[in-house]
Amino acid sequence: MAEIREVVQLGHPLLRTQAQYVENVQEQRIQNLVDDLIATVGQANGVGIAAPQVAECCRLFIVASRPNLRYPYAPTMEPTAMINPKILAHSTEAVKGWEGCLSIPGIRGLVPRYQIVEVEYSDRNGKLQKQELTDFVARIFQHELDHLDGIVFLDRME
Ligand SMILES: O=C(NO)N[C@@H](Cc1ccccc1)C(=O)O
Ligand SMILES: [Zn+2]
Repeated sequence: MAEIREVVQLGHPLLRTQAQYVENVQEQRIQNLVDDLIATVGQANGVGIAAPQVAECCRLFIVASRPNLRYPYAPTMEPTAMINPKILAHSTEAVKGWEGCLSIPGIRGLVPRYQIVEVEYSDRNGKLQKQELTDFVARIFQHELDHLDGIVFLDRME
């Protein structure tokens, strides 16, 4: 029976390796999903995409604003993965703007959104980020955050 005691007491190296293995697999899955979503939003000529739109139930989306035919005034930014995103504070007034959704093709609508949002999220390297977003990028963030809660822009149209 001594052998069993030894494993439990010393935290057998094999067990630690097992836990690290599982952690590495999960980490690799998230990195692959981030790369896949960035490629997908690029191919769709979109400015944002959320994991639930590809049937991945995790609190993760990409904000990738850049000018395109539908949003010629969109600012250009590096496609950014936002993990466990949240709004910490926002401006009082809401501003209406045109939105569409890659999951609801052919429909656009005027949607009220906060003009300024203070947000927090983890980036793809696990670093906690806190930023103030404004105007169109703030709009994309709110659109994508809604997807994580099963809300689409049609639900917000007055
Ligand atoms: O459907 C998505 N993302 O979920 N993509 C929309 C995002 C979007 C958000 C806000 C304003 C305009 C457009 C797109 O056309 O790229
Ligand atoms: Zn959408």
